[in-house]
Amino acid sequence: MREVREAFARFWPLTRGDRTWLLLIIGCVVVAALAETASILLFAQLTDHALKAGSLSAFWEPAGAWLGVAVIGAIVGYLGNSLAVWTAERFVLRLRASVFRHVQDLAPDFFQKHRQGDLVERLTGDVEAIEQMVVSGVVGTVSAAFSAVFYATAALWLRWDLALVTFLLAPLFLVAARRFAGRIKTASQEERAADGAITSVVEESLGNVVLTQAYNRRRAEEKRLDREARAWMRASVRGARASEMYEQFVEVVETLCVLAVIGLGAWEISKGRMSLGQLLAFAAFLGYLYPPIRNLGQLGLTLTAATAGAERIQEILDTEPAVTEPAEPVREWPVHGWVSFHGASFRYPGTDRESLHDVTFTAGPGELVIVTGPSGAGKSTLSKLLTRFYDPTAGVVCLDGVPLPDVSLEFLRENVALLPQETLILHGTIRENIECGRPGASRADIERAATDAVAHDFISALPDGYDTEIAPGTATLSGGQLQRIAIARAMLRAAPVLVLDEPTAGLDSIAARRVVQPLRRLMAGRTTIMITHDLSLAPDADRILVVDGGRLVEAGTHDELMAWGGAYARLATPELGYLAARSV
Ligand SMILES: Nc1ncnc2c1ncn2[C@@H]1O[C@H](COP(=O)(O)OP(=O)(O)OP(=O)(O)O)[C@@H](O)[C@H]1O
Repeated sequence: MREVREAFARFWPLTRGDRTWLLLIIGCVVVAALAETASILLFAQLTDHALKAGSLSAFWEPAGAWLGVAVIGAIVGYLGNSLAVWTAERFVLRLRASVFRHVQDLAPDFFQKHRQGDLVERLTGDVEAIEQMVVSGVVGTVSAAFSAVFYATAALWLRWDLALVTFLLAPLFLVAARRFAGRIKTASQEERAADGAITSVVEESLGNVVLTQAYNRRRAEEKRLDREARAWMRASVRGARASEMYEQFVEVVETLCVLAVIGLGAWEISKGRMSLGQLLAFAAFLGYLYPPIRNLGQLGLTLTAATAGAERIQEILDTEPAVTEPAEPVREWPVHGWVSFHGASFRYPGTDRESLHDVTFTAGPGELVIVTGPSGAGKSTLSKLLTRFYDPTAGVVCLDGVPLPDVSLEFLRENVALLPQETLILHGTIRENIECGRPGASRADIERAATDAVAHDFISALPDGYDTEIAPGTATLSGGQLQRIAIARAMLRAAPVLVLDEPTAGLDSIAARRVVQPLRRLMAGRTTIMITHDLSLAPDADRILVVDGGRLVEAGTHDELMAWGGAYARLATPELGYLAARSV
């Protein structure tokens, strides 16, 4: 119960704005319960007066009243239920948006640790489970509680002694619900995790279908899916079994209650203290009294199952973004493009090894600085500090001398454009893909950026031109063409600082040569930090930084570093490295 309370306290504030509606729904629910109670009493009246006396004239009045009450109950019930669904869906909308907003701010390592399928499940199934607890749970509990109280009062009024017998057995429902709650929660938790795992496997396998087919991995993938699907099946069967057991147990308890009432009624009739009509009315009444009590027990189970979802959402909400907005950001200024690292070190969260250690360098406006070094040296990490996906664990990174944590993230990312290693494509038209560099840019600006990126000709040759729909993993365009669209996007952004992470990686030498010209245009007049293994642009660079094992080991121009004959010279002329290795 503590978990339910905690989860409730956490998510209840999201109903702000809908509480008047909730009150209205509860009002409808109470009126509907009252109408039901009235109709039961009218049934008792009908059996006692019309049926027992066998008089048709005594039938009309209670029958008319019963119909009236039923119609009112139906209208109010319809209104209350429609409103409840609407409010519940609004809650889901709001909760999902708030979790999604939070997820979008999380650091890249969060997405490396969590499988996409699992996150999808959390944003869909788990969000809905919380709604079951917070909105439907409240409405359901209030409705069942009011119905139970009204029916119990009516029962006492009809025959207090029979009613007491009925009440004595009612706690059995709640005891049963408590006993089954633990099992249902565990099964529900496992089911949700398995659901996420299935989505992940399907997503990963479909995304990797070329590898699967080329390396005959179909069987292995099928086995992977089978393993997760079986886990899901086991959890789902276990959960269903526990619920079913509860249901059947409740049935037996109900039968016990009815028999006790009939037994006592038979005794009372034999003593002449009760009529058959009264007993029938009471027995019919039991049919009404037990569902709300049973629902209360069932609701307890639903709430417990929902806490499994709540815990999974809380885990996301409790993950702090790696960087936060400054409380008082520095006022925006026309950025010149000075970039400086001052003794910056960095360790990824959850690791104990530094990926960057004590890095210091400066790049001036308009300069091209190439960062190179062996694989895993820390080059991409450097770009993540500069675009502030992470803050250094020691030292500081500055833009125009202002420490990045003092600059608003939006302003920073407007002024430091990133062209990441993998070409990022949005689901949309080519025009929208370029436009996201500067939302609201004119058609002419978009086409100019595409022309500068040497992309205009191939885009115009497409049947739908700039309106061609593309998506991640699209086959419509080649890797080099997609890269040029990404360059056009960066051109449009016109940021004074540009961070290029392996801009020619994954392209063959012809495609790579094709992007060099647009890249040069893109870099003109901007401070460019280019991370690359491809040193064809190195002679043009103002400075080359060589990173190895997270440390800055060499810095200088191409000629200086070649003359120095160190790590850079070995990287630039691999045969030198080979000779050096042989001579050791
Ligand atoms: N999210 C992460 N969590 C933990 N360690 C990481 C993470 N990302 C990178 N690393 C580690 O940090 C080190 C530097 O990685 P980085 O990606 O910066 O290298 P790189 O020089 O860009 O390599 P490449 O040229 O192969 O892209 C590596 O040892 C890598 O394993």
